[in-house]
Amino acid sequence: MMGFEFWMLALCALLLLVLGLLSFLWLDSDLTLLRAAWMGQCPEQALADKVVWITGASSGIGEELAFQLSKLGVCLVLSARRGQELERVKRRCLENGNLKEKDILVLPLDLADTSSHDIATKTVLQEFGRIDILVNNGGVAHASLVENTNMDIFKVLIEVNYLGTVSLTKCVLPHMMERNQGKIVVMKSLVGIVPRPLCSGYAASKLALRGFFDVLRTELFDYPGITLSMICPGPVHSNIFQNAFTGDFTETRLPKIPLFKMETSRCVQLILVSLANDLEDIWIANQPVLLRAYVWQYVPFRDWILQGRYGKYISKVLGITWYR
Ligand SMILES: NC(=O)c1ccc[n+]([C@@H]2O[C@H](COP(=O)([O-])OP(=O)(O)OC[C@H]3O[C@@H](n4cnc5c(N)ncnc54)[C@H](O)[C@@H]3O)[C@@H](O)[C@H]2O)c1
Repeated sequence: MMGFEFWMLALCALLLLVLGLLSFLWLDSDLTLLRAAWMGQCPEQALADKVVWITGASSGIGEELAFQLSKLGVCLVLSARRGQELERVKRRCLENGNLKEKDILVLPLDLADTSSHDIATKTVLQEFGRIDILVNNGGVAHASLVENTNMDIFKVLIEVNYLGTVSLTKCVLPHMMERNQGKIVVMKSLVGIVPRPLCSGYAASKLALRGFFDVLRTELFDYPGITLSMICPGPVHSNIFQNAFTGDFTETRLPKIPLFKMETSRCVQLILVSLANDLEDIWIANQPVLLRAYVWQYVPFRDWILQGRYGKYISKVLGITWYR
């Protein structure tokens, strides 16, 4: 009888484990974010009336962020290099959102031109009197093997993705410290956590952001009203792959790697939940990219496992290893 009970218990435990694993395969974000989406503050309440400055607002995730935020009654500052594209995004926000003309400021800005960031910050403060949320979203990528990548590409990636973000944050930070209030959002990437071929310079620029903002968080200990949110998306539908640099700024070959891209609107919904709930570090990705990130982060001896016979097959399916 004891034997029967034991086996029934074991079977139930196994079933629960399998169910747990199967339900994990449905997840498209980390568990903290899912919990916040389920039980936390909703963006409509937490973000209404905020002044939100978005860089890289002319396409992709930044554009969708502006669009979804415009429905929440925030004031928007839209920045990127192309003024015309920003005007288009502004019109889209006005047509479908709850905002008026005066609620949206189009502010062209080049992240690589750090000398312009101070004056841009003053312009925003003159217009709205405050900056509640800075979304450091603007960025560029490349798609080329290290051996084929010109040093100038590595420099541009660091200048735009890393130094541009650091510079703008440094300009906005004193204002937030004065009020002991504000949110700084940084768009990192899962590529900065799980290595993927063809994006060495991009991954390095995102990892540099991680180091910088992790330290900044410790320095803001006396300013509990200022929060930092690190967003790590996996592949998302946007123009980033079309705009990606190639090794020498000329080739146009795109990588043939399965990407399992997420819809931009879903990614932005999750980003808004993380903003509403002040989540510090979140992962957003479709499967199997999310699973791959968990394996990479938490499974010991992962290199050894993934380089075994079956590991090679799995890593090929998951796009971890580059096969020429
Ligand atoms: N799409 C993805 O798969 C993905 C995954 C992880 C992280 N990200 C990150 O999300 C952010 C947004 O990218 P996206 O996917 O929407 O791509 P995207 O190419 O559609 O948008 C990038 C935005 O950054 C702007 N930008 C580029 N260089 C700039 C510069 N020098 N100065 C100012 N603005 C500049 C572009 O004009 C555009 O508005 C980036 O930081 C990117 O690294 C994207």
